[in-house]
Amino acid sequence: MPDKVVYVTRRIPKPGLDKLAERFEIDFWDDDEVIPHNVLIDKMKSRRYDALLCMLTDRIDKDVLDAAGPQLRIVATMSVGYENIDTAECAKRNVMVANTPGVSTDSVAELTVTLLLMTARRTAEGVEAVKAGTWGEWKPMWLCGTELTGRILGVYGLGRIGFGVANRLRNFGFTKIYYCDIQEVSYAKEIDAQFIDFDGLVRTCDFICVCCNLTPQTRHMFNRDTFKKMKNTAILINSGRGGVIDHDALVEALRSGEIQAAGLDVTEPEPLPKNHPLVSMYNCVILPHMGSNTWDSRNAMAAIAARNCIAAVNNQTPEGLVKAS
Ligand SMILES: O=C(O)C(=O)CO
Repeated sequence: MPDKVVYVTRRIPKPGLDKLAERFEIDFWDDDEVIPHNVLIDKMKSRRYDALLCMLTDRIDKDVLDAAGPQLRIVATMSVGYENIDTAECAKRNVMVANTPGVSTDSVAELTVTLLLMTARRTAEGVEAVKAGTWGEWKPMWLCGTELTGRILGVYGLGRIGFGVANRLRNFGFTKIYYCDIQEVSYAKEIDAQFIDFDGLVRTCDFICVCCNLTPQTRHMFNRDTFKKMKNTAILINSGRGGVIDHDALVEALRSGEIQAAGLDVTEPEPLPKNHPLVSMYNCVILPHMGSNTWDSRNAMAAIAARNCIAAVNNQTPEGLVKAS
């Protein structure tokens, strides 16, 4: 009989549950929807859990941690992003924080490329026209988009995913790839990507893919000032986090033609309300945060999150350990 107890805040793929069962008695929120914050707090008070396996939608703050008490060893999120977790409060209590790096790189990179192509070639409008019966005779100037060939690609955040995106897009005929990050990275050489500062990135690039985390430094990096600097023909793609872009400024930039189009797989808030101005704009393609939605990724994410929990209660270093900031 396992002597450790884990709380899982959602139904998760079987590889995760099977792994957890090797070491834990499992309690979980038996639902596909988010556990309400107050219910999570009550759950945490109801038993002394050794591990908490959460989702990116769960706010793990002081109240949750206070409720969990001193037995809690780890908060393991089934996501790469961990801005939902108060890492400083965790550090104060010696609670480890872990994420799921590496296992969703391909799925998110593939989706980012999909979104870029969809946005550049206006495919969502095309599909909509077929469904709505507004597809008429062939017209020389209908739904004309932008080719990638001969253009300049920019990547904001050249981590695993940014690298995966640029690497895939290398074969699409871009003349140059620039990236902007906290510092230069050696592996950029593998894809012939050149470091540039943020100002240079936004002024120079025709396509910009946002692939960074949301941190106080990256929050609203794309704002009114940024859009003024960008080319009128620029296309902005975001598969990082919605909060990197000021959405009110994006609405204005897309309306005024300051930039040409945007493709978003992440928004602020999520879900974006149906009546949000961006939803009805022809030059904004929005996907419902589905970058890692492949069984390959989700099974692997659940399994690594489970392994992180096991490592923590075994006094080992979880593979996805997040350094306290
Ligand atoms: O893993 C993450 O951080 C996600 O956004 C899920 O796709």
